[in-house]
Amino acid sequence: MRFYNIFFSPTGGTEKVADIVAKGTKLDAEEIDLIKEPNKLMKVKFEKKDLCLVAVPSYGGRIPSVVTDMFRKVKADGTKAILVAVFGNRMIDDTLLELQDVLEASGFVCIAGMEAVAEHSLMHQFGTGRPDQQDEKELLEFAAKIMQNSEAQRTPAFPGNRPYREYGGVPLKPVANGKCTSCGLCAKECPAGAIPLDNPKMTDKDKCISCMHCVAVCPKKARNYSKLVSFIAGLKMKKVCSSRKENKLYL
Ligand SMILES: Cc1cc2nc3c(=O)[nH]c(=O)nc-3n(C[C@H](O)[C@H](O)[C@H](O)COP(=O)(O)O)c2cc1C
Repeated sequence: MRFYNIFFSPTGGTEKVADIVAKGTKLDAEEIDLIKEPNKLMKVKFEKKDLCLVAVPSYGGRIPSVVTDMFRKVKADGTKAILVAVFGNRMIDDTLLELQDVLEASGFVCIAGMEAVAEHSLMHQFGTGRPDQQDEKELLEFAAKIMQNSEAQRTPAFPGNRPYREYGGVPLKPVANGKCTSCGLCAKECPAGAIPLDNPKMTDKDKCISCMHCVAVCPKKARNYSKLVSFIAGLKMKKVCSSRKENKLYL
């Protein structure tokens, strides 16, 4: 039996949550980082006896579109999956339900899921510093409970609605500033292919999913987005995002 920790984590919050949950299973995990090694997922032969942790951030209450595209190319054989939707202290809306649908279409059986808070990757004033110690304790407990129940084949009722919430993206698209040396790291790692390798100073705003991976990886801090737009969006969201949201387990 193999255990895979599969995560899509442009700015590191989802990876932090996935690592805690993986630790809580007490299994040896093989990591599949969907950004650093986008082709690894397709090369793995997922077998019935295997277990996968699949962790994604919630974007507008949905899963990032590029994750759907990646799983479309996967063929699992009744492989069990634990679903993790990570969110920036607003809410996950249909994220878990959509992830369930995408994984089932690829042959996985979803045996458990959770929603977990991490710092908001666009508006860092929300969910600041999370997952924190309290989150870690809860997530480890969630993982232990899932493992006690890991022989189950039943899919829990995840929150959300079909058709899913409409998501048209956000108007925050990072661009290069004068410090850009065209090293090309952002272009190489952009999960949406929105930065041309031969001209990393450009951003294709139609392709960009605002994941902020380019901002996070740039060694020169040469990519940023409009702080004014972010500030205004933050004011609008303050009411719904300020109080501490809980992590939740679905078994
Ligand atoms: C484009 C975009 C849309 C987002 N939409 C939501 C949302 O609807 N609800 C929410 O609570 N957080 C939302 N967030 C915050 C992320 O879900 C959260 O910060 C997550 O931890 C980011 O994962 P990462 O650190 O692995 O990149 C959004 C973030 C981005 C970049």
